[in-house]
Amino acid sequence: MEVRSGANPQDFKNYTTERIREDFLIQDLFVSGEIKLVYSQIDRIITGAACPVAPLTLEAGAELRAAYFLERREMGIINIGPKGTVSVDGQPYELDSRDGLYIGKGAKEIVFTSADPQAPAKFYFNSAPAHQTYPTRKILLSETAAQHLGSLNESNERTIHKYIHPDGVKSCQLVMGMTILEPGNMWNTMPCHTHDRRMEVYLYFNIPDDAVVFHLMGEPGETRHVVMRNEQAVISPSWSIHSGVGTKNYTFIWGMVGENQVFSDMDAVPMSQLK
Ligand SMILES: O=C[C@H](O)[C@@H](O)CC(=O)C(=O)O
Ligand SMILES: [Zn+2]
Repeated sequence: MEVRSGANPQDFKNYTTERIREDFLIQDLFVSGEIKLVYSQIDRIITGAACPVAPLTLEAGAELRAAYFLERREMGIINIGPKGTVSVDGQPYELDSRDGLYIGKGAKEIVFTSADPQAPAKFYFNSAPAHQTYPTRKILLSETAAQHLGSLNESNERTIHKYIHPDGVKSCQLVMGMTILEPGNMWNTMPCHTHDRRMEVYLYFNIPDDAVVFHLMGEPGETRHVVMRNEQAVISPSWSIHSGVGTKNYTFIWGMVGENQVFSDMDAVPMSQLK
């Protein structure tokens, strides 16, 4: 798997577009017939995807020095493609498009399959170190905690669906969900925020081929943008804002890792502070 190191905001000020993309942007996640994994040393989150044509088994890889992937980890999965199944130690969980799955520490064998190999499922996942086991649970989109935010007037009317969080399906540190923008709304997370106690990864999808999302990152007074295309992810350190505006409608999955799981543990950035 690819390993990426952390980042210091003082250094980040001097990064070129190329360096920002190398360090934070995750491209080519969904490749038919493959599992892709990117290990970030920022809170040791692993961002990955599985696109099975034939069944794919998740391996720990040399980087984890573990007998199996979830020996000391937990993970959350959301399927953004056609129907597929994730088998956890032989127990099958069928995931329709937008269904999620939490898998607790200690599950040994994780196998991904697609219902129709001609139309592979697209399993997106985040994994974090874990020191306790929480029960493995399937999460239907309809069962997520939904929070409606924003307005058409501010171009940010959207619904935040919390899949894995302290008031729902529980985990050691991973918090994960999906935000769906209403048609005609282009902004997510603006006004924006930071959260010193956790980092975040965004996966942008449902972006038409001729559209892009300008993802914003950096300290509030030192922002940069990352031009994102469909099904790409971006790593956001805890000192960074994370926000975006699309040239067309899109959806995104967010995953957070760190020591405070409370969603409202965030520092709102006044619009006047942004530079
Ligand atoms: O800390 C919370 C995360 O940044 C996201 O949940 C924000 C989000 O989905 C949104 O505002 O649209
Ligand atoms: Zn956030």
